[in-house]
Amino acid sequence: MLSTEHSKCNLRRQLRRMRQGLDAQTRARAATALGETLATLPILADTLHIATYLAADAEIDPSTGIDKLREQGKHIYLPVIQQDSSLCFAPWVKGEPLLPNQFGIGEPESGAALRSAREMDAILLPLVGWDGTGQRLGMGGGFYDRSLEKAQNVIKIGLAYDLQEVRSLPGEDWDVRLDYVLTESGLLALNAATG
Ligand SMILES: Nc1nc2c(c(=O)[nH]1)N(C=O)[C@@H](CNc1ccc(C(=O)N[C@@H](CCC(=O)O)C(=O)O)cc1)CN2
Ligand SMILES: Nc1ncnc2c1ncn2[C@@H]1O[C@H](COP(=O)(O)OP(=O)(O)OP(=O)(O)O)[C@@H](O)[C@H]1O
Repeated sequence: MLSTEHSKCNLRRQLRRMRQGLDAQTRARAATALGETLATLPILADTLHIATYLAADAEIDPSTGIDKLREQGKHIYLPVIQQDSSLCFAPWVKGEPLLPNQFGIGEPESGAALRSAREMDAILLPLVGWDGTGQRLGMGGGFYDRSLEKAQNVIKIGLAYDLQEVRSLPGEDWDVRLDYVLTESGLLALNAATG
């Protein structure tokens, strides 16, 4: 347990440093490529409520794809950190002010109609790392793990740069697996999604 935490912590630091090392042009190109794929994903065709995130810490930026999904009539949500360290999702209305949370990441103002993870049709998760089995590594707060416990039927798509793939991540009881990973190179269906 202690050694798993230790190795996850080191891995997290390494992977975050790697994505922070990408130059602005590489990041922008990756975001454009990812955005184009995101806007035309067949697996999102029958979805209406889609949760995304605001890119922070050099995360791959899904915003160009999100803008197009919004134009298609999709309802777009952002995570809002709750008292119990889980996440709820609030409608992201373009142009409405956002308030920074304790990590400096914008959230729609409280009072907005919050929905649970279970009420989303698809959730786009920011990844620090992932492996070929759909195991994910996040920022380390356990926020998504706590929130997705009761959201088995929601399509879970992790977003990352190609270079964030690792051979094998240590799994823990509470870890929630991804159905897909989307990178600048395209969509990868993982074990859970292919049956
Ligand atoms: N864009 C984005 N939004 C998100 C997440 C995320 O990973 N990315 N989260 C996914 O869970 C939640 C927030 N979780 C986070 C956890 C840690 C840190 C972070 O930067 N930690 C700093 C030090 C913490 C501090 O300042 O107290 C660090 O590790 O350097 C940020 C977000 C909800 N929103
Ligand atoms: N379902 C859960 N219930 C209670 N605590 C949890 C749950 N999931 C995770 N945690 C706690 O959160 C901590 C961080 O978990 P983990 O390292 O898996 O985070 P992460 O997946 O990297 O982060 P995030 O989910 O925010 O992206 C764990 O040490 C664990 O104590």
